[in-house]
Amino acid sequence: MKISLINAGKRFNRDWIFRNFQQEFSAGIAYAITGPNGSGKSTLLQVIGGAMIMSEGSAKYTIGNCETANPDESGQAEKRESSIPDAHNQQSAFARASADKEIHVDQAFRYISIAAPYLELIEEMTLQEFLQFHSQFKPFMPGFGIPQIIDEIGLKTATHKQIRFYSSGMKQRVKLAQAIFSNVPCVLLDEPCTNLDAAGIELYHHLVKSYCNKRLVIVSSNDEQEYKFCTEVISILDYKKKQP
Ligand SMILES: Nc1ncnc2c1ncn2[C@@H]1O[C@H](COP(=O)(O)OP(=O)(O)OP(=O)(O)O)[C@@H](O)[C@H]1O
Repeated sequence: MKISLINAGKRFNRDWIFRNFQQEFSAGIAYAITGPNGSGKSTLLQVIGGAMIMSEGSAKYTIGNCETANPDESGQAEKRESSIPDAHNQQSAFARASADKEIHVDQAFRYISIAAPYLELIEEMTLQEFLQFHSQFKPFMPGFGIPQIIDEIGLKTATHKQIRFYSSGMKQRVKLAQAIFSNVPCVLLDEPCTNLDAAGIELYHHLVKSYCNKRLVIVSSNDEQEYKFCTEVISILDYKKKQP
């Protein structure tokens, strides 16, 4: 997947949050968007993901042949290739892809998953119910069943507990799982280590390393330990001073 932003700008009322943002984001590369509190990292991430309309400029989304996240068309071929959980197999589906089909911004959400502090979980549901519900809209990567995902994030004993009784760190693990295990070529992570303890941070790095290295990953953060694996670091401050 490739996402290109061309002269993108966002303002709230009369305040420009960023302007003239120009960047191509490509599959297989992890990017970090950095900047101090209130500088606009979350806003930019939402604009990149097509979840927030930009005030000026444009975005282009292209996906490859093998990249799909539509429940109607996703995963069937890949499921036939492998019925067992195999991280390498998951990655290879993304690796084979070549960007060749443009998708409309309205459809971008099908190909993008996001974990962010402002996105709420459905607290009335148990973890099992929540992941089941989520998978109806965004299927998980081929070969990954709900029990295995729960096991991976260390929440097996809380499978049937309502999410409203989870600690903040447990909820953050669920948010990460929801984003990372979704069968999409692009993963957006906003402050991914929020509320995580040392073991949770280690889990986060394990999940990114195991399941994201052929995907397009964008981390919004001002904490270096959250984005130390990112090879491209973009400071949003560079797009605050630029005026057309
Ligand atoms: N819906 C909105 N309406 C008006 N202003 C907003 C809105 N959303 C965000 N802002 C403002 O935009 C600016 C950027 O906010 P944003 O949350 O993107 O920053 P951030 O860099 O992610 O901050 P943090 O590091 O604290 O999470 C802030 O001044 C914020 O008050």
